[in-house]
Amino acid sequence: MEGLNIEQRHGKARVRVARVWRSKQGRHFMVEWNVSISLLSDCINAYLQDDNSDIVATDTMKNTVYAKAKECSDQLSVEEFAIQLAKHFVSYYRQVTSAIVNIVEKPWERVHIDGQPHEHGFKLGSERHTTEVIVQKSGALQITSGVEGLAVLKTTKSGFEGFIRDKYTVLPDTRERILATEVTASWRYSYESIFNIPQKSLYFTERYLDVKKVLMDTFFGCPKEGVYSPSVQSTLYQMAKAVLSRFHDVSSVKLKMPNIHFLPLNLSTKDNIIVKFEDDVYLPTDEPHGSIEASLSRIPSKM
Ligand SMILES: O=c1[nH]c(=O)c2[nH]c(=O)[nH]c2[nH]1
Repeated sequence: MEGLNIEQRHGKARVRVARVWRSKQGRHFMVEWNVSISLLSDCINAYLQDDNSDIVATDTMKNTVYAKAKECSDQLSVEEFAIQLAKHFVSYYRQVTSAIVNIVEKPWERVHIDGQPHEHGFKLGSERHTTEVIVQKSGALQITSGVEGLAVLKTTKSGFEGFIRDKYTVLPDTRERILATEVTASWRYSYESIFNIPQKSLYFTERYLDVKKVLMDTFFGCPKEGVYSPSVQSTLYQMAKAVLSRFHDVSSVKLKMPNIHFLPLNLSTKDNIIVKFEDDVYLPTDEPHGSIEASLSRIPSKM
């Protein structure tokens, strides 16, 4: 039929792979990755003509994950692995113009027994390191890293006041509440070509840990005094701004910070107060929650 436009991509989602590296001294290092691949490729005849001769089978994509994991003889960051995979698809197949690789790393952490790091023992942590890498045939690169599931809470130094009051408003102004959220952050690096990424081993892993630390330091403030949060919005902005001012190879940051409510708990009967809230007993909730998100990027200089 005439007058139709088609945009298409195909890939394999949620390919799980684990890789172990063993040092000569007997220490083991391991990662577990959940890999999703999406290819932009010239295989239009599969859609229009029942001709699969230009299709990279998604089963082959899955096997490629295992083969590339095997090839990585040295430990590497999740970002580097994503770049290697994406590079393979755009360089190996004439048909593939662009490869998009998303990976979530499972937070296995080395255990400490009696204060000693264990050589080959790991336990599951909480927040997850994520990445999205897009590589074009030309070598053009987009690289975004992130963290998801970073649950943080502080029991004071948070309030919310001065908001719009109307006939439906019941929420009182407060300068004393629990602030809890589960941060999903992603930050885009300014590297725009596969030929100019940092060569330092585990560079992006180190960056991930540093960005996470800046996010948390800003959320909590210093250990003794903390820092007052007038709203989730303000704290989110401070966190994103701190990342951009600290890391010059980060060009934008996106933060999602649901406001997870801990409700003041009061219980009373007609003639008896059973529990009177005095900033002590709360009702923790999952839903509904506030949903607050923003992106912050540098305004390109006119020079
Ligand atoms: O930090 C907050 N931001 C809001 O937008 C909001 N809305 C609300 O009911 N409580 C809060 N808290």
